[in-house]
Amino acid sequence: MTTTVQNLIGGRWTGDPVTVRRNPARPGEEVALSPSATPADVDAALTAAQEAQPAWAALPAPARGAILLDAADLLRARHADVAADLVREEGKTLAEAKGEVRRAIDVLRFFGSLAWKSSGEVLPSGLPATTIFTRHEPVGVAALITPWNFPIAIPAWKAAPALVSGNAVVLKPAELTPLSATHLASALAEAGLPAGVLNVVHGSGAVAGDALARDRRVAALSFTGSTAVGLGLHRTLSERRARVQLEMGGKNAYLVVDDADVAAAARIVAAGAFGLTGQACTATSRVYCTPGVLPAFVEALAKESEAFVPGDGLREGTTMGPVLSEQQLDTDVTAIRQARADGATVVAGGADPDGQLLGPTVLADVAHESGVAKEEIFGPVVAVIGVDSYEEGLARVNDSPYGLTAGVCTTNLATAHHFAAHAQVGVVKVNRPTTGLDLNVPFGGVKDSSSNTFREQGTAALDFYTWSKTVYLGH
Ligand SMILES: NC(=O)c1ccc[n+]([C@@H]2O[C@H](COP(=O)([O-])OP(=O)(O)OC[C@H]3O[C@@H](n4cnc5c(N)ncnc54)[C@H](O)[C@@H]3O)[C@@H](O)[C@H]2O)c1
Repeated sequence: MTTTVQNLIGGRWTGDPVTVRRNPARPGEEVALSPSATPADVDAALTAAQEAQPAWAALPAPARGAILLDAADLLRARHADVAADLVREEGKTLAEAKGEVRRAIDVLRFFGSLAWKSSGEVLPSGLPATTIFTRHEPVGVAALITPWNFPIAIPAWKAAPALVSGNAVVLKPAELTPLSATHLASALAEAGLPAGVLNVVHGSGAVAGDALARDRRVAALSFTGSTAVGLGLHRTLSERRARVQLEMGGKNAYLVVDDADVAAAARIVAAGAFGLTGQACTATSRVYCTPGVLPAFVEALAKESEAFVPGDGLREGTTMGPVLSEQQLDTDVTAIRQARADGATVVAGGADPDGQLLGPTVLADVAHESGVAKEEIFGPVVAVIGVDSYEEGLARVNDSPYGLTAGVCTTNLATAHHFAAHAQVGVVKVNRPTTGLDLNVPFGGVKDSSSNTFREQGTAALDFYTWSKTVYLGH
């Protein structure tokens, strides 16, 4: 069944559906037809957003929050259908898709409830008979540009804090996954979000995304996607001193040291590397092992990889979905072939896909300088590399232009604290997979993984969508 989706502009669903999205597990099956927004569509969406924003901001915050809570209830009632659509357009397993939709629901609930919490602070003044307080005011119109790999959770975790803070939003979802974002927008519209407060434009990054980024009415732009695109957006937005938040690529490392529980380490690394088909910005893609655990860890990881059975995400027994696209598959296969040519040993999987299904791949004896040890792949491929000591391992973890997540497997609390203090990343995991984030805590990276400014998620997310104003109140 093909679902037709449209742009949402000023409360109206518009646009001729011209772009076909096919199921990555069944390439013959059409899943969605979506429009290709033009700069004129983007202009109309921004006009609608700008007109709707003052009245939205004037609503009491709890009234704004109530709409998010009602949208969460609507999505909850549609949970199974939304998750199945997500599998069909993006490919992850049904269990993973259900988890992602659940996350979108919980994010709406978290920010909807937060509307009851006062923002700002009351502070003492150096002047007599004076009180100082701060107000957090909406920035105005926020643009959100999102990737395909979490097609409902990422739009939700950007839109919810923007909306609850009193901003109007224009969302441009990834062109490969228009359906999941449409489910989110429909739930918010049906929950009573006034026309124009949330607008959605489908289409290419080069046309619709670029038009959004260049428009001076956009006061803040939040982007998740590749480093190359993010850095270009940074230049465009910074030139006019607009706010920009970037969450970009990663080359997330794990360090397994001699005192680690090897069986647990293999489970943790396999979950982080092969869960979500390795198509997560936080996926584990390189593992450094000290000499006492290296051979046992490689063997245990190869064994753990057998639990990941590639297949159609809607089919029972599938524990790993297909690779998203032929282009992504080509990147994965090329990386594996290159690693082999550089001398790596394939201990599980390999570059032998069946359609868009690629087995979980473990590469051992990987050289530090090999591309597979340095470049982001975004597939179910992990490189295991020997190091002489914890100190060398930590240095290797940090020797990367990326800095999103990193983990250490250890039973020594001092090692855990040392790693937490010295890993140059935004998120550290100790004895937990690099993937998997709680929604109530800040998320973001350092170095080329992030804009290194505002964090997403948790209450920290509100900072990006608000200005702080300081008021001196003489009695
Ligand atoms: N750090 C994180 O939180 C995080 C999360 C998920 C994905 N990612 C990263 O995303 C990448 C994969 O996602 P992708 O392939 O969708 O990334 P991408 O950069 O190709 O696309 C992301 C979004 O940007 C848009 N876009 C592309 N070119 C644009 C332009 N010139 N101007 C404006 N918008 C433009 C796309 O249409 C899409 O909506 C990986 O590199 C991954 O690491 C990061």
